[in-house]
Amino acid sequence: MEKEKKLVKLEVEGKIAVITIDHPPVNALNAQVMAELDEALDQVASDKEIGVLIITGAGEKAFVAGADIRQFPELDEKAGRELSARGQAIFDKIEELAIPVICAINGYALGGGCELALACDIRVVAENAKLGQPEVNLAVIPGYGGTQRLPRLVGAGKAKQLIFTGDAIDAQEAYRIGLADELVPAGQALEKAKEMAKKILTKGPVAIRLCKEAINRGLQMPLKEGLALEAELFGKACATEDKNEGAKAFLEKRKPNFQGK
Ligand SMILES: C/C=C/C(=O)SCCNC(=O)CCNC(=O)[C@H](O)C(C)(C)COP(=O)(O)OP(=O)(O)OC[C@H]1O[C@@H](n2cnc3c(N)ncnc32)[C@H](O)[C@@H]1OP(=O)(O)O
Repeated sequence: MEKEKKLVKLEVEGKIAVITIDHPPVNALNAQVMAELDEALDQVASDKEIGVLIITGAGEKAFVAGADIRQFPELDEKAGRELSARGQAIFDKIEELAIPVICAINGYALGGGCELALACDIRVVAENAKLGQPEVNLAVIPGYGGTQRLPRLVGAGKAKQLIFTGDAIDAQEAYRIGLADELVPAGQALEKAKEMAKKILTKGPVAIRLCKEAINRGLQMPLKEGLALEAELFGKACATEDKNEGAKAFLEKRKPNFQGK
């Protein structure tokens, strides 16, 4: 029997892992894509050499244009609930990865595609891209975290406007409201994401992981608790040999050589 074509590619270039969703024509998230994405995330999580993950879509038309609508007719309430929970669990893995995850949005990021981007830490968006949560056009709701992560990122009002109208906004508007963190010319999202990844990899690796932990966990806490968490993690950073190397390198006016410990 012919081997099933892989729809999700994982490539590791040094300390940078790149996951590419390649499911023509619009990289829709069907069951195979989600299973392969899940597997790729587990591989990245278990490879301690990887310092940054980039997620992107193949081709210039779409990053990910959403869940595969062709699978919708078979969804009853139980199957719909299970599909949503499964997708949420996979996207949670992205948010809970210890390392930074940069999303290189090369085209349409709609529905589940926008939700995939929301689970990442940083969104680099090409100027031709369009983003949105158009689920209400199909009389469903965002089911892979959009109703939870979008309001936390852009505010409840703008999130409600996007979700209620189903509007796809252009990259400039996404940047204006904080849904896009970097705006780049068409075709340059992956290149910019790699450039950003390389810069992050020159910093203290333990400190980068502690910063992501402090921000992500802190967002779930009242300010006072978040500040206490920050102090605890600052202490952890001070316990590393890299902290001494960082100070020494600065005072000796040379680049630090961090060892990740
Ligand atoms: C829990 C998560 C839920 C969700 O994510 S719900 C789904 C949310 N996403 C959407 O609603 C987006 C639906 N797609 C579109 O709005 C449009 O498409 C685009 C804006 C992405 C592109 O429009 P254009 O350039 O006119 O192309 P085209 O002819 O509409 O699509 C090209 C081919 O791609 C298929 N396709 C597009 N989106 C999906 C999808 N999300 N699931 C499955 N197939 C999709 C079409 O049907 C068509 O296919 P053919 O050429 O065979 O007619």
